[in-house]
Amino acid sequence: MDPLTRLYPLPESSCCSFENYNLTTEWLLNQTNHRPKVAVICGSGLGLLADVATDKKIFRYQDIPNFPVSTVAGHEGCLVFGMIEDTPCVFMQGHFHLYEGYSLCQVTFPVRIFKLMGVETVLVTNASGGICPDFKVGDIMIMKDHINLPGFAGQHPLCGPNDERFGIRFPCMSDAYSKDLRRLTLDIVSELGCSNYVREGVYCMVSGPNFETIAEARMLRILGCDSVGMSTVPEVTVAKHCGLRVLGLSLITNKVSLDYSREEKVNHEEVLEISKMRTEVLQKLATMIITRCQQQSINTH
Ligand SMILES: O=P(O)(O)O[C@@H]1C[C@H](O)[C@@H](CO)O1
Ligand SMILES: Nc1nc2[nH]cnc2c(=O)[nH]1
Repeated sequence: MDPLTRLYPLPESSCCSFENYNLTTEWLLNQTNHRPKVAVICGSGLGLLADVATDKKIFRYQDIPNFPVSTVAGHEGCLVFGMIEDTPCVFMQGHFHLYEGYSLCQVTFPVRIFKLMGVETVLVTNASGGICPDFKVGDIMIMKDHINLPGFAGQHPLCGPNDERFGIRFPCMSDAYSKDLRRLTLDIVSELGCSNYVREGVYCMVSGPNFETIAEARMLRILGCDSVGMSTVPEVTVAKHCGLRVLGLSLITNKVSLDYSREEKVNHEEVLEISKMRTEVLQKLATMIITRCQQQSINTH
């Protein structure tokens, strides 16, 4: 047994050995001829982003070896392979969260599968609450950066033995979100005439599942967060670690209360309703980003 395995034994049920990543990758590659270059991770209520793909091949998460299953409303739990114009893509209709009881290795499992399949770019989407006072419900925030709040407390997907086959022990995260892809997105947004509801900002991950108290929301504002959600950061961290290019789009589905006199109460149904309202524009945006980023073959990550 190698010394690292002895120091950090993985639980019997863990999916996170290289052999398991390989097994799932090979299983999927044997079931489909698709060889995706772009992966899209669809957040709460955003699974319809996959609807615009053609030549689809769909797998339910429960049928894929080692894959976790979705337990949250608005996360369909399907992996969809398909084409966006000439670009082979794979869509995750729903992703996984710490609050569901999954380990961060399970939450991020699909990202390493994408890497092994030959994916180069990951587009992550999520629903989040707006903290920046200028943000309105329905705004789309291009993620410029993030704060990994669970990571500060040791809930970090890269804790444990580092597998050099994926990436280095101490990865740089100061450029987690590709500048080129953010610029490209801003260009497309202005072409589509939707600059009035697209922003750039900093996303903060909390573990959930409760929404924030007012004191917590005020603290996040002071920390420099523009929006807050319960996902994405682990996937982005693992994607960046293994050299994938990342773009993050966060849909502001509600305004987070910073004021004790505010009567509105956030709930998950409202989150899903706003996601549905913005589906069409997000589909258009995602399609154009995918097509153009492949055409331009931007090389810097
Ligand atoms: O899965 P995402 O981050 O898109 O969804 C957010 C966080 C919770 O899962 C859910 C709360 O309504 O929305
Ligand atoms: N933590 C958190 N996650 C969200 N997801 C969508 N809205 C919110 C919110 O207000 N807070």
